[in-house]
Amino acid sequence: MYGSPLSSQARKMLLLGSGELGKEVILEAQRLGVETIAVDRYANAPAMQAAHRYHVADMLDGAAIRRIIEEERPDYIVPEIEAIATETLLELEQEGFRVVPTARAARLTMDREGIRRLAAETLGLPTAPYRFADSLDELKTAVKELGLPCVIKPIMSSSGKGQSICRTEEDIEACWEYAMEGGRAKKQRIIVEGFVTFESEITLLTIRSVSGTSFCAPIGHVQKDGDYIESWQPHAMTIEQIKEAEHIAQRITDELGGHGLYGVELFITQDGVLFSEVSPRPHDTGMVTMATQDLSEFALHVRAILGFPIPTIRLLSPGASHTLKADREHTEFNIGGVEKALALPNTQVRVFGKPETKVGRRMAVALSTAEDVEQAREVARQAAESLWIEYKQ
Ligand SMILES: Nc1ncnc2c1ncn2[C@@H]1O[C@H](COP(=O)(O)OP(=O)(O)OP(=O)(O)O)[C@@H](O)[C@H]1O
Ligand SMILES: NCC(=O)N[C@@H]1O[C@H](COP(=O)([O-])[O-])[C@@H](O)[C@H]1O
Ligand SMILES: [Mg+2]
Repeated sequence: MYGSPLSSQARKMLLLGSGELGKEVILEAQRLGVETIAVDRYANAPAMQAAHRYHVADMLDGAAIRRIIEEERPDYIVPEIEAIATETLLELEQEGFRVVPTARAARLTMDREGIRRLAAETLGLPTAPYRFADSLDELKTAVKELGLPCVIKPIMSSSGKGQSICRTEEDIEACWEYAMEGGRAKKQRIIVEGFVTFESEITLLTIRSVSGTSFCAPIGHVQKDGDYIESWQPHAMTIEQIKEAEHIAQRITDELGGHGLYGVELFITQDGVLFSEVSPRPHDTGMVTMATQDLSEFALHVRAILGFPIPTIRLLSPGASHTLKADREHTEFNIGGVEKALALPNTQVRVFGKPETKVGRRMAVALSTAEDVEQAREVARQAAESLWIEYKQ
């Protein structure tokens, strides 16, 4: 039971991170009459445009985050990005604030080392072989041990930032430099992973709520330079593969606990399913559920957070998503082609409303449903390719 937003009895949700995923979380929370507050490093971020109010702060500045939370006193603190002052979240949780799904889940998944060691070493889940390195020399040793090719990533980064594939010994130094530039924080540690030749990769959306653990149909996706380009649902898998995938997702999410939606990333290989990483929040590849499911991943996250039941999740149709990315840095631009995209059958577009473009920045997504996944992928691709960015001089 709770009052209307902006009243003294309101239920308040505060998002740490205010991108395209958070915008949808805010909209779903508002549908259930929740008061919403968005926080991010820059003004006019997508979720800020939909929230009741917003704050701008450096997300890695614990004192700044604490000041905002003490002022707002939200019922739920909902991390929306990886790189936040998670030490402060752990303290706030100790003091009685509710962190979604838990402060420990946010802490462990912010750092590739925390979650990888937990999954592979504590839980014994199958993963790619890996090493960590703090210097170029340590990286060279790691590459020798793992063999080539291998994948190099800053331990704190997302959407492929700072990630590269090292194919020859001559590449090692450039990969090191690239990782140093691409990480979210100034910490120099990196993870080196053996390159997995997977048949496909999926996100298994896994929800922990008062109704127990629920799984969505697997979402297949294609990534380029470590960032997602297209996704589709359902991804065709054998019963055995689904069982393995759900087993891994259940183990890792049981360990991380709390209530909320998780995106469990898995590689499907000839030798079985491997754990890759997990987001304790809605996943970019899961945007497809806005077209395919009766309850999107955002609606599911909000229901789980608020303690409401999730008796069923229905996949209404096969569908696909395809992204529009910017190719220049600019503050004055227009997004065109929406009318052409929307002329395609069973197609929707989400324009995120980000105030600036950057090279590779995701600006919009096309969502299509069709009789089967192949057709949906084709229509979503056409829709995304109809969209374009006009940069002012
Ligand atoms: N060890 C690996 N072998 C082969 N491909 C890999 C490996 N690690 C990552 N990739 C590829 O790079 C993509 C991005 O990697 P990862 O999910 O670890 O990065 P990320 O920056 O956390 O991305 P996001 O934030 O979008 O989830 C993977 O989805 C996969 O396509
Ligand atoms: N893979 C994670 C992911 O997709 N996260 C989404 O991207 C935003 C950051 O975008 P930006 O870098 O364009 O500001 C985040 O706030 C989140 O919505
Ligand atoms: Mg990933």
